[in-house]
Amino acid sequence: MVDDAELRYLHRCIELATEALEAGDEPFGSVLVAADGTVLSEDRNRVAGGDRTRHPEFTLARWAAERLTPAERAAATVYTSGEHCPMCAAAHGWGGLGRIVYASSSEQLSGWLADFGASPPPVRPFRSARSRRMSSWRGPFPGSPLRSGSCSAAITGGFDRIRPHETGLLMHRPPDTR
Ligand SMILES: Nc1nc2[nH]cnc2c(=O)[nH]1
Repeated sequence: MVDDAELRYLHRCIELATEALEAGDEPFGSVLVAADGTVLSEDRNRVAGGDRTRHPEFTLARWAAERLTPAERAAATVYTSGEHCPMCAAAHGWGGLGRIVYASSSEQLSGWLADFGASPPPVRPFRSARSRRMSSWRGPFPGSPLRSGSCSAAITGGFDRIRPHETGLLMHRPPDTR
């Protein structure tokens, strides 16, 4: 089970996800934490401007690649409100980052999107997207911190408020290509 410190990082991820949602972006937030517990960097989803690769996990992988040594990256943990998508899992693996701890799984996300009538993501989540270099990953945590208490606002409540199929902000399919 997740300990108090980890829960604090996950709560921060949910705050960032809420901030993203309020700014018109998708409700995802992530925090990069060093081996000694220092928060190195954090970010939230920023796709509303049109660049759909602006996931926080991708940004953190780039941040780490530019600033940390290979050993620091391997010892670091990415806490995130939602399990990595395949794009971010690849960046995480190529960047040599260590653990991932996520609050909600891709499977949960798919269920919520279906519940809200949103399009599925353009790249299908698949568990094998996780790199061999990730030392471990944990989640989802039933009952905590999502789907219960104040934290649920970011994802379950967030999708409820934003109605993705009306705003068009969440999870587009790519345009048809011939
Ligand atoms: N984990 C995660 N999944 C997503 N699916 C769509 N956007 C995101 C994001 O920013 N993070």
